[in-house]
Formats: sequence, structure tokens, C-alpha cells
Amino acid sequence: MRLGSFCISGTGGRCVAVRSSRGKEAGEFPGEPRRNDAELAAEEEKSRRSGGGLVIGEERDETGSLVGLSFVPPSSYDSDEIISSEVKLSGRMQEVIDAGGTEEKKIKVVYNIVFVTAEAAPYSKTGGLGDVCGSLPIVLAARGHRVMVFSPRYLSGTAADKNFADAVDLECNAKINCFGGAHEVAFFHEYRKGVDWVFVDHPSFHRPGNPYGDSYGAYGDNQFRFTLLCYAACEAPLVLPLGGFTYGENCLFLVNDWHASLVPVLLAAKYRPYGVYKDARSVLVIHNLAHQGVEAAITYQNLGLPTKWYGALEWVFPNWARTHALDTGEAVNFLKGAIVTADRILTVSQGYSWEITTIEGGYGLHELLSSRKYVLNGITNGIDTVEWDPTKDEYIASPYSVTDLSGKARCKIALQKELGLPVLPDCPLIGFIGRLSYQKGIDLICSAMAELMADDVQFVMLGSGDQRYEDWMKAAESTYKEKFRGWVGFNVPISHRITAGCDILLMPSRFEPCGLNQLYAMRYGTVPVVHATGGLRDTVENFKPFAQQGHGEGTGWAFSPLTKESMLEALGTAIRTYREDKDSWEGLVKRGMAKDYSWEKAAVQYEQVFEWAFSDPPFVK
Ligand SMILES: Nc1ncnc2c1ncn2[C@@H]1O[C@H](COP(=O)(O)OP(=O)(O)O[C@H]2O[C@H](CO)[C@@H](O)[C@H](O)[C@H]2O)[C@@H](O)[C@H]1O
Repeated sequence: MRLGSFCISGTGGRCVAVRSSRGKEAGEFPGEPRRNDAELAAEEEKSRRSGGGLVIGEERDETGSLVGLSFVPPSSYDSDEIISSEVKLSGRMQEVIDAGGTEEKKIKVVYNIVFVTAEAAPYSKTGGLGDVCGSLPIVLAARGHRVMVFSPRYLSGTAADKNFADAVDLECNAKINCFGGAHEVAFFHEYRKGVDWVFVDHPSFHRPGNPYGDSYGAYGDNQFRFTLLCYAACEAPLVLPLGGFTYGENCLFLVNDWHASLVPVLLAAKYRPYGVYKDARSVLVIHNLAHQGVEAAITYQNLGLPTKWYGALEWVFPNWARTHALDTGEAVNFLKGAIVTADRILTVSQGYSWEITTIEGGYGLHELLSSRKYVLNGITNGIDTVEWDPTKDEYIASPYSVTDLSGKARCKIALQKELGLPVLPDCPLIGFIGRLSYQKGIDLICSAMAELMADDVQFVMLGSGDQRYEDWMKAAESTYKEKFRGWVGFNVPISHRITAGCDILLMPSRFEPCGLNQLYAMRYGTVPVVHATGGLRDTVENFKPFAQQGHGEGTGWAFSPLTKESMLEALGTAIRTYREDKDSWEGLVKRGMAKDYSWEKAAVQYEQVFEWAFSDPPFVK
């Protein structure tokens, strides 16, 4: 018989022996009744007597903290099931029970995960970051992890404020020292779908506009607002008794984009020197490298970080990017801070994880990212298959499925009516949904518009962002009254109706870390035509009409290079296929709908990365 060990999890400064392999510990999950120490001890004893394993010794680290227990496992276990000491401190262990209710001979490690993010749908969303941080946490929680999502409580004085209506004040305020003073923040909490949604509250998050700016542009105090987010996120696992128990120090921070990037810097510079969070890990998730949170170097003194940590955030612009002869180009860069301090780095597709190590895709950080290539991975995003389900979508005119597409035809007619376009069931209807930004290749659409509109097609665009493109959409609508609609604004129900009602979704993104709209489109039987870049190249398989003994293969068209001509050629091929080869079109539609875009596959890959993060020592001790 071999010896095994249990892990110990620090929960709120109190060490609790975490779970025998017979079940989860009391109060580890919110909503579960708490048991006191005597009850826990009695249960442990009962477990030992009944063959649940016998604890025969303790292991302590150099500071004297209890880090593991040696035990004789229950006799029914064979040696493969013994949890190795490698998983100590990396999380908690959980039995995995198969669907039939019989015990699978497998034990998995579960973690205390803290997502730190500027957006999480449905509370806040301006794009894909909100989607990911609103859906992946739920899937990880369903897989047994304890998951907190930490983001700001934005109040804009609009109907969107009701999104936070069920989050209650935990009455556990914290004072954050930065930007020349102590700033008091409050924490609001809602437990929903197995996840602790925690919102940091401060007056700077209450203003009209979106999370990052308003019609005048980005807010001038974003660095302050997201510094608060990061400090508060580091405090939350230590001080908030969610469901009665804090998350404790032994947690995994998933920090998303620049807004959360100060977290690993704070762990290294402010906490670990005092012995706090020495067993925590951080994973930086890059959704968009183009935004890095860069401000003048002088602002470093506001961040409340020790002077010697300046180098972690230091950023020097190349000569060409400097504004005048005396400009030394010195700046602080939040995202860079995370790249040099996080334990691991993830991007949202494999293609993009390579692109960011190249000069073309690295936005000045390619060398740094290349130097950390050994901890850099790409995991393609999944989607919320409950929100995006054509068989049950409440926003669309008629539900449909891969076996009965008649509802999709009804959705197209309903969309044409809603948009005031001529109702033409056989006219190819092309859609675009997204932020109107340089990234999304709107300029290419503008330049191709006249040629596209010369064909017998209809085109609808939904988006907001750059004023130039919003104005252009309005102008194009009056030029091409019978064929084009440009819906300026952010409207989730309309985005569902466009996804369902269109035949083709166009995404000529200049770069695309993953892209979600092409995944939604394929799930809704709408064929994507995309620029072959990043996650678009990874997820859209080019149509091959003669593959599979003439049955065809592929789910759309991925064109390259990024030129008007190559985009029009791909669109032309798609339109011709739609008009002239109905069988091939149906094959494209059905293959796209049959793909599995759920988060499950990605969640398993995330777990692998968590395991790697904990199997190495912290990158910055
Ligand atoms: N006007 C509008 N009205 C309603 N809904 C709108 C809308 N404009 C956009 N959306 C929605 O916002 C989301 C956009 O997601 P994307 O992934 O396509 O892009 P984004 O660039 O924001 O995200 C970044 O992060 C995500 C997540 O990792 C990456 O997939 C992506 O490549 C990266 O650029 C979709 O749900 C879309 O429907």
C-alpha cells in the first residue's frame, strides 16, 4: 500500500484540511450549510474508521505552515488513484462521479479561481471580453471549481443599471492607497449559476457612458479606475466571506487584458514580500494585445508600488512614435507588467498566441512575449451555448435546428421586414456585427461598398465605435436605400436576429485574437467569410467542394491577403455558391451548425494550464 497526501488550503488565514476523497468539505461552496470544527473532526474520524484513509503525519513548509498530510489511502484504491504530492497547494481534490452515478476511478484537482476583468456579461459588456468572462466562469464552476468573477459595479443611470440589482452590499469596505490618498471601495456580491459575482464599487465607476469612455473618448482616469480594480481584486479573496468562507490565499488569479494586469505585479511587489499569496498563481489572458494601458511614466508614482518595481512597468516608445524631439518615450505599460510577472500567459486562440510573438502582431511586445514562449499557450474561446441556441433563442422570429432549417428562412424574412428592406427570400443577405474599429477592417468594407452594392445582394451592419464609421454607415444607408442598413448602436437582441437571419457573416478583421461572431454565425447556420487571421483562421474551415467524395468539406471562407480584391473574391464565391449550388450551401450550413463550440473543451485545456501554473514555483517569488 502506498502513501498519499491531502492538500491544505488556506481559507481566510485559517488552515483547513481539505476534503477527504470521499466528498467535499462543509461550506466550501456557497449556499452549503456550514459545519463547525467538531463536526468536521467527527466526520474525518468516521471517514478514517470506515476505510476513508488514515492520516499518519503532517508536512510543514519552512515557515511552519501545514502544507500536507501523509495518509494511508482506503484499501479500495489502487495505486493509480493516489494523489501525488505534486498537487499539494495547487488546489483541492474532488471525486469525479460519472453520469450513471457510479464512482469513476478518477480524482481531479479543483481550484479557487478569481477572474479579474473589466467586463462580465450580462452585468457589463462592450464586446467579446464580456462574453468570455460571463460564460467561462460558469462552466468552470460546474466542473467543481470555486469561482469568483471580480469586476466593477458600473452605474450609468440607464436601464443597464438593473443588471446589478441582485448584487448585495457585503458591507465589508476596504481602503486602497494609491493616487495620493486612501480610496474607500465597497464590495457587492451575487451568487448566480454557481459563481460568486463580486463587484467593486467606487464613484469613479458611476457615470454615463460605457466602461471605458463616452462620446468624448476614453475616460481620462482609466488608469486610476483599473488600478482600484486590481487592488480591490487582490483584497477580495482575503477579506470577503462568500458563503461564509473566504477564498483565501491559495487561489489562482485569471487576469484579463490590461485592466486587470496590475494584479500579478501587486502579488509580487506588495503581497509576497510579506508572506501573503506566496502559494497563489496568476495567469494573464490576452484578449486583445492592441490595448495595453499605457500612460506617462510620471504616473508610476500614483500606483502605490515600491520604486524598485518601476522596471516591471517601464515602457519606452520607439523613436518614430515619439511626439517631439524632447520626448524620451518613457511610459508605464500595465499589460507589460503582467507579461513579466504572471506565472503563465494565455491568448484566446492558438493562431493568435503565435501572432503576438511576431513583429507584425506583437504591438511592440513581441520580443518580451517570445522570451516567455515556454509559458505561453493559446486556447480557442468557447461560446455560451445556452444564450446562443437557435432552437431556443427568444430574440429570433422562429426557432430552428440543423434538422429543420425552415425557421431560419422565417428569421430572414422577419429581419428584412424589421430593417425595412425589400422582402426577398432568395437574395443573399450579408451581415456584419462588431465594434467599429480599425481592428475589424471596416475601412475595407467601406472601400468595397460600391462594388458590393452593384450585385444583387442585401447587407446589414450593426456596430458602434469610431465616429467616422458610424457616419459612413448612416450615409451608406441613404445611398443604398434598397440594399443596405447600418444600425448604429449596441443592441444584443438585434445581434441575435442578424446572426439568425443572414446567409453570410462578413468579418474582414485586420487581426482577431479569437472572434466570437463567426462561432455564433456557424451555430446559427450563417456562413462566415473571414480574413484568415488569428482565431478566424483557426475556427473557419475553408470550403472544399470536391472533398469527401464530392460531398464537400469546410464551414466557410477564410480569405488572404487582407485586400478589397481578395475579400470581394471570397464574398463573390460565397454568393455564387448560395445562388447556384444549393446542396453545397446546405452542406456548409449544416457542417457549421454541427460543430461543438461549447466551453467544455476549452475548460479542460484551461485546467491543464492551471495545473502547469501550480506545478512550477511562482514566476516572481
Ligand atoms: N453593436 C453591437 N451590438 C450588440 N452586440 C455587439 C455589438 N458589437 C459587438 N457585439 C458583440 O460583442 C461581441 C464581440 O466579440 P468579438 O470576440 O467578436 O470581439 P472583441 O473584439 O470585442 O473581443 C476581443 O475579445 C474576444 C474574447 O476573447 C475575442 O474573441 C476577440 O477576438 C477580441 O478582439 C460579440 O458577442 C458581439 O455579438
